[in-house]
Amino acid sequence: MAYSCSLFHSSLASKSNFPLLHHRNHPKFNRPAPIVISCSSSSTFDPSSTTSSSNNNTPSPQKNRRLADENIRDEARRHRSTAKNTLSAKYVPFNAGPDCTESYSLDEIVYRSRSGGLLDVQHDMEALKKFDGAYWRELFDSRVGKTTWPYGSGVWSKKEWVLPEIDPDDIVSAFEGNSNLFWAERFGKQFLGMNDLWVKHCGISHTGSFKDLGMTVLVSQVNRLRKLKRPVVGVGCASTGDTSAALSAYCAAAGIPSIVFLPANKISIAQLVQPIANGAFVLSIDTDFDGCMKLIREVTAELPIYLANSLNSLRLEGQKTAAIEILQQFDWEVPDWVIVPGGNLGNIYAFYKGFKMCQELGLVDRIPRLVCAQAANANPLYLYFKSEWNEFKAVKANTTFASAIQIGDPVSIDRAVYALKNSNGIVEEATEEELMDAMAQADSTGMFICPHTGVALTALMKLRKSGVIGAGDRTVVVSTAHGLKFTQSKVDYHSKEIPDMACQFANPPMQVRADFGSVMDVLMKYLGYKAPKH
Ligand SMILES: Cc1ncc(COP(=O)(O)O)c(C=O)c1O
Ligand SMILES: N[C@@H](CCOP(=O)(O)O)C(=O)O
Repeated sequence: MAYSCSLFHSSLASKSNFPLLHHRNHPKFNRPAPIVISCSSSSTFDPSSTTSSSNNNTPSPQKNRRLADENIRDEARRHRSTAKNTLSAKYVPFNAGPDCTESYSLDEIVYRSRSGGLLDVQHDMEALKKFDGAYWRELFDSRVGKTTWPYGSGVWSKKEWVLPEIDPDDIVSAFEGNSNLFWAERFGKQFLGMNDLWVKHCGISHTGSFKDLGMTVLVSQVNRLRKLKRPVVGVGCASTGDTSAALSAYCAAAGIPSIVFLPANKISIAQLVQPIANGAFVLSIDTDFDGCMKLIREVTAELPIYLANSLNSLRLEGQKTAAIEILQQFDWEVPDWVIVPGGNLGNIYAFYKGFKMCQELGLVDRIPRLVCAQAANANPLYLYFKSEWNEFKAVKANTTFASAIQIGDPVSIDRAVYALKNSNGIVEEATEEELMDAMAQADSTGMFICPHTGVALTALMKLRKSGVIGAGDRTVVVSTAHGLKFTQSKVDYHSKEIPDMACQFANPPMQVRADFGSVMDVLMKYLGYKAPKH
């Protein structure tokens, strides 16, 4: 299907130093009148299609169509720009001052700064600022829902802000992202008196959690490193079940060995079977997540196994695109609140970074207030917040139904504190009963959420009750995993088999004998229906 679109004359491209040469109606540039040619929808605004389109202005509806014997990677290769890419990114120490000169190429294998602190991926913001907010909004919007490699992915549709220098050929993607933003109409109205409540379903994804967003970036970079003959024999992580699922799926897709360290008997069966099925080398270790994390850090320091946990700041570059996507889905209007469940605490910073980049680059004029929600059984950030950021203490994380956030010593604590302080943020917590009730309530209104999303919903309920979040505030709750990964917790709840929990919203199945009379009896009782007297 071809349609007409306007492209600027190629002379603009040759005169400018800009890496993205196709843009229309861009107020920042004074340039020759656009020439109108026909192009396939998939090549609109595709920076890598510059060469083929701008070299030949002959109107031809078929020109940019994929050839019959071409796949989408071949097509992307054919459209690749020969223009010099002027965008770049590098590792820098996290939150370093302006005088800091320490930095590393993304092609180096490095997870920590010289002083042992966290790293961050720093983009060349001056180069990005050569394009205004309207340009970026239009570019990102033009790519949604297409199959153009790699921009059809919600992550890679923002490639210039993620890994600007990677060759599309090296990208390993499942066209992740672009997850639905669900208007929680009934839940909002019935339980909170809200009418502008939204749930960002990051868990409706390739491996069932938001981890896919970060893993496509990390595994793509590993793919590149291996092609550059860097010593990477495999990729490893410690996991509470979602990181390991994403890692093993993306590695399997790329033919890269993956190794996962799992705390024995602490993750769901659905999560456990994912890396097994994807051919990962799975170590079930008799410790908790924090113990696994310590081990993988030690092992990756000794062996050429690339570390895939969010200690590795590459992951957060992918995860931040969920924030950009939320703005995009609201037509670039900024919500008042975004609530994110927190464990190892990379994601809350990723959201902050996504929102902040949109503000700094002029796509929006403010950022939302962030709330990080923790399970009371694994709440080191909550305790730190309650101490008014006085003293951070790692805790021994206790068992929680929100098992993916059973983490007592989060590696990204500094990133989380930074995100919260700079977004006027709040930390809340949820007890086991609160999070399970919230999950059941949400499910009863048509969702099927994971217990971690129950933690986030509990935070919302508490902040609504205290009046911090207003009835009319536009609020987004981030749902981080698919409910189908955590069915055992729902079975336990609805069977009322949880000690010391009332399970007040349980909806257990009714056992009934296989005869018409018995079925009619229970139905009439359920419906409150009395048979008319004759
Ligand atoms: C389902 C789910 N929700 C929330 C989180 C918390 O994310 P983060 O570790 O980035 O805080 C995790 C992992 O930790 C997770 O797997
Ligand atoms: N919930 C995570 C815990 C590890 O987090 P990461 O983001 O640092 O990889 C998991 O699923 O393993």
